[in-house]
Amino acid sequence: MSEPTVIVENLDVVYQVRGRSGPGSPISALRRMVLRRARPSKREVHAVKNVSFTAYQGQAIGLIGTNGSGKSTLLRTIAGLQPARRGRVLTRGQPSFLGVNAALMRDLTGERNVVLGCLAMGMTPAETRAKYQEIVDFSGINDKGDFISLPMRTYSSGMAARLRFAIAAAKTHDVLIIDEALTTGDARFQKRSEDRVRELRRQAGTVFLVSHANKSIRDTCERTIWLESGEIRLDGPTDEVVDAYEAYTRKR
Ligand SMILES: Nc1ncnc2c1ncn2[C@@H]1O[C@H](COP(=O)(O)OP(=O)(O)OP(=O)(O)O)[C@@H](O)[C@H]1O
Repeated sequence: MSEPTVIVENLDVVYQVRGRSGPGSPISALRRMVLRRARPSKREVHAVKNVSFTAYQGQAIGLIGTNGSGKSTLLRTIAGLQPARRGRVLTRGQPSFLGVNAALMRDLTGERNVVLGCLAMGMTPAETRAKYQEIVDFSGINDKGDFISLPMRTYSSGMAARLRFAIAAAKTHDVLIIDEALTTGDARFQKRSEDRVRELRRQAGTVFLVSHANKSIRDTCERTIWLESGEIRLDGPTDEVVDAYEAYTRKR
């Protein structure tokens, strides 16, 4: 068995939502009138409930579940961007969250963003120069003209997502977290990014992929975790888990 890269133990993540929401039930309104209490102004959303699993070197793990099931929250907590109420997350190295670590600046050109993105990921200026052309080619941004020298605000959302993925994928990560990025490009870009995910895994990294496109998950990941209402429903080989999830979503 290869080495663990991420260990999640009994994780609970709870959001505090401030402000009143909705009228509430007539019974609770009556109870408040009798007890002379104000409507509670703080609510809690229990987004991740008692989640435990271990990820290993070289695995690509898909994360699926219906809207609001806690996928993004779980990955943000693994990346250290969201505190946990209970439990813990151990990771080898600092996980990279695609789309946050590579936050791009709209008023700068694609070219400047590539350079800044590489430096922000900890690459040296020499490594950045060496990788520059590969990143631009991978992104396909220049396929239809010299777009890389234009400000990012002139890019379509698909182009921006492709550049983000190309920058993030230029580095070898211990743990790379990808939220939907693979599903934004056209078919050719999707194929390239799937190949790159496979390569990252060969270099002993672990890749997490959140997607609503079950095909992307099937094509890229050999293991899948299905979250529902913040809890793990199933964790196992992708085909088994995605088949069960598809049967569940068909019935709903
Ligand atoms: N910043 C926040 N403040 C309060 N509640 C939040 C916040 N972010 C998410 N939630 C709630 O936490 C729960 C899980 O949300 P999350 O975004 O993790 O789900 P998801 O599975 O990634 O959803 P989707 O597939 O729609 O992207 C939902 O009930 C959502 O409303």
